[in-house]
Amino acid sequence: MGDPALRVDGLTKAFLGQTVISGVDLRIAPGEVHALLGENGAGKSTLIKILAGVHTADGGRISVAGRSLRPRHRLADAAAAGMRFVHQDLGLVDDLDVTENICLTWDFSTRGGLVRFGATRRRVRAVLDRLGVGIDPRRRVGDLAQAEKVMVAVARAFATEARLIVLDEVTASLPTPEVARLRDLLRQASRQGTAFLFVTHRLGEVFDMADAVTVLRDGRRVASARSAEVTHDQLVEWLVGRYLAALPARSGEPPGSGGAPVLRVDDLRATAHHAALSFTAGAGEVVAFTGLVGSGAREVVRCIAGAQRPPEGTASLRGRRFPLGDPVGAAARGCRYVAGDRQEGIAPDLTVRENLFLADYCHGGRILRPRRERRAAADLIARYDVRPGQAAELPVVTLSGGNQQKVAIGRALAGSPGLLVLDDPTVGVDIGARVAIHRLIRRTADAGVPVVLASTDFSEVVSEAHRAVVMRDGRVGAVLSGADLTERRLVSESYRAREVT
Ligand SMILES: Nc1ncnc2c1ncn2[C@@H]1O[C@H](COP(=O)(O)OP(=O)(O)OP(=O)(O)O)[C@@H](O)[C@H]1O
Repeated sequence: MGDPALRVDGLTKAFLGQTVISGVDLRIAPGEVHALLGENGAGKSTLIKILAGVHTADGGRISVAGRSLRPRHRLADAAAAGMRFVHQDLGLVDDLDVTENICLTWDFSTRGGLVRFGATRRRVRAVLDRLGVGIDPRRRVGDLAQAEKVMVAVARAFATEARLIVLDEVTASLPTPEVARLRDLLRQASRQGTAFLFVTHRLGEVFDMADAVTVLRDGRRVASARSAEVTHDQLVEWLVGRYLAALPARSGEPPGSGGAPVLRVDDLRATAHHAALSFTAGAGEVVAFTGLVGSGAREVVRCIAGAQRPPEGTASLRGRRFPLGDPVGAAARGCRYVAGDRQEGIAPDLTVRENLFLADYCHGGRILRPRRERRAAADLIARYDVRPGQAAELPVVTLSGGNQQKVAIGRALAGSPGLLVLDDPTVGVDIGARVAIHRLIRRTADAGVPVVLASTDFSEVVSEAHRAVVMRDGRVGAVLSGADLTERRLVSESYRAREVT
């Protein structure tokens, strides 16, 4: 067998004396799709940043296709060796078309110093065809669905003779069917010898997409295995170091079923492109809006929380008018919101404690003395398993992404909400925190609070919602509940739009 696409031996890294990567080994064969798993803060991003030359390792060796990288290598060295990186933000320019985006990192065809657009587009089309990606190279990237953008970013990396493409949580907010399209693309590219290392928190993707998996815990490699030879429970045990019980299935009916609706939304048009929709939520009922990326589900919940202003619509909460598109008015009526975009949900330079108590509702209307605030912050940090455990006085920006999300959730669920609105609350959080967050949502609902959820994670919708509204192109495509609320139905209802339109 030839050299591995990537070989890492004894990699070590500390920040401010704290070891975050400790003697990590990794092998990825040419054409292998390898998943990298780990709880929030386990060291996945740090490992990737070391590969990319953003951070310098304190020790260890890295070689790509048999070629050793020099110690203290830079991004240019990583690129010259054949490594490409696709980060969660994808690094695409919305205003440019697919060809221009791909050619930003790949040479345009030129003659006499002039760009030959026709020839360039043909080369780009040939790359897309090799990958089985049916996207017109003339389309503006800003008009593509999220899954298509991910594909363009992967095609761009692939176009430049990549030996290893590293995908850092690019599937985090892709719904199940769109992940399947990405999986087909990776298979196509891997057949041509390109290897992939991808970071995910969704264990299903290990079995669906990966040939092999490596699990990190507290900066150490716990195990590497072929995906076909591990079970879901084994992965969970490697991840958290113990058996983690899944939450029991929800009982079918919300606690207040049969009673009058608590939240009532009438004729809401979330954007000019949305059709008007009306819905109600009863006491303790969890209503989930879902669909493919771009279906318009997110916008509906954002209007309710006041994160965006709808052109039309009215609402009431417990019989009193509830303002739509008004964050201050919504909060005054007891609405608590967890934003899908982490940057919206936290103040990066403030400490974890300051973030937890940013809004006065967390104090329950009381003034908290500094000592009590510190104690309350320590309680919330423990309850949400925010790591490191002594994080209260650290700027939130120094926490790993998933731990920042736990802080945002902790703030929303502190106090006693009258309405809970969540936009993809578990994106980027590890399975332990996911179970903790679901337990808290259930507890909030069980106390009679209506919950409106937008989620791209179909398994979350099935396990946590009483009713799911599947959106397609800004309109309600289907409403599912009870025995009809299954992942299979969510997939087929989400896709039906594509077949019809
Ligand atoms: N620049 C930095 N300075 C100090 N500490 C850091 C820095 N970058 C990361 N860390 C710490 O290193 C540890 C590993 O973080 P890392 O971002 O690699 O985790 P992760 O596995 O990618 O987590 P997540 O799933 O939440 O993205 C965390 O404890 C984090 O706080």
